[in-house]
Amino acid sequence: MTVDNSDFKPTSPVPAPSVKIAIFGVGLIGGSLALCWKGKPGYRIVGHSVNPSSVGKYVSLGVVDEGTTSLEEAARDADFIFLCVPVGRLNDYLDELAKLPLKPGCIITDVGSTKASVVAHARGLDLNGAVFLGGHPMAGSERSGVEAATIDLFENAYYVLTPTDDTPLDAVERMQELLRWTRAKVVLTDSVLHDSIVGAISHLPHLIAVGLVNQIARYNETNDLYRSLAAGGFRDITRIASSDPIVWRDILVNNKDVLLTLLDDWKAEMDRFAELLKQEDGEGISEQFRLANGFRNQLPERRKGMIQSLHECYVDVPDHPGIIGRIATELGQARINLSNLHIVESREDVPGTLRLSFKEADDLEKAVELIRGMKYEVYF
Ligand SMILES: NC(=O)C1=CN([C@@H]2O[C@H](COP(=O)(O)OP(=O)(O)OC[C@H]3O[C@@H](n4cnc5c(N)ncnc54)[C@H](O)[C@@H]3O)[C@@H](O)[C@H]2O)C=CC1
Ligand SMILES: O=C(O)C(=O)Cc1ccc(O)cc1
Repeated sequence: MTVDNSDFKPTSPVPAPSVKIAIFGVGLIGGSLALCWKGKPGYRIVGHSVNPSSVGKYVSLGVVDEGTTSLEEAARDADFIFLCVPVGRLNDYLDELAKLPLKPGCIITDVGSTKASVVAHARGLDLNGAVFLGGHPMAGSERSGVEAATIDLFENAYYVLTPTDDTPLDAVERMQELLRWTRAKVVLTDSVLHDSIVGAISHLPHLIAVGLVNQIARYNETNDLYRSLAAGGFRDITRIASSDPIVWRDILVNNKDVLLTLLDDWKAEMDRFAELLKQEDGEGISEQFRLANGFRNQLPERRKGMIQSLHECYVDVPDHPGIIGRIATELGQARINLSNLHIVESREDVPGTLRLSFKEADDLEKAVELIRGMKYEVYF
């Protein structure tokens, strides 16, 4: 079942006052979720981290209303608890929450990239009147940390919920209602099926990307031209190899059984290619490309844009004439589409700061690399 929230226009009447949402782990995903509710009337967002300096950062960045290092304080009276920590920590958090007096009807959910183990673990716990409902937003990026959080991360993406036979329907409905603010499309499925499918379309590609980059990195030790000549295709297929090592360690280990089968199939796929090459079977190779093209062209395109998304960075530049023109020209020559350039501060003898805005995340990424190559400091 899929619920399309892409045309959701949040208007009054506002929800009942002060729905408390506690977010454990305000990183890329936890922070992006927090931003969807932050400042909306009737919602109070509390961020939890074990690290006091992280808590301060969540608040000063304006991602949450309040922060705490106390699990108990964060969970107390919460209507929704979002566990947004690496998959390997989810069960520990559930165990800790099960020891607390939670608000009756509180919905505990997670955003982990694997679902079967956390759903099974929650089923075996007495959550004192709270309900667990597994979740997984199918959107993200290779970036991590609260600094990478954006309000539109989930717009038009799928958001998987994995209720079991025990999950009260009312809890699923309340969660769907809350998730409308993310503008994601909610889809309900079984947790084990989720792990098989997401293993194939997300976890296997991450493994392959990392393996490919490391293979080429080894060749590069003999000749730096490998790195120099690596062009767009290599970048496209390996972007996700830059993902967070701890987050992905946990995902891959957790979905080990599914991945081992997928890797066997992948090796067989590569063996078939090797055979086509040995036979110099050009028609067979072309056919593989035709087949791949056909399926890839059917992939759904995610349209953002209900909320105009801007990807921005800041550049410190010495305050001398011509510098702005030079940066703009270099971006243009590299075919990077700059949608806005704003001088934030420029005084004599004080470095000026430029704010560069891009409609596409990819353009921002390329611009950052180019400008850092020009030896200017870039930050977000
Ligand atoms: N990165 C992505 O694109 C997506 C990730 N996810 C899932 O979301 C969850 C969070 O991932 P991200 O937000 O990408 O990671 P992140 O690294 O941006 O954020 C993780 C958060 O958990 C905290 N954390 C890290 N290790 C911890 C530990 N040992 N104990 C307690 N807190 C810890 C960090 O301080 C941070 O606040 C993971 O379970 C991941 O599988 C789901 C969808 C997409
Ligand atoms: O960056 C990408 O393209 C991703 O694949 C993002 C992603 C990463 C992990 C998930 O569990 C879901 C989505």
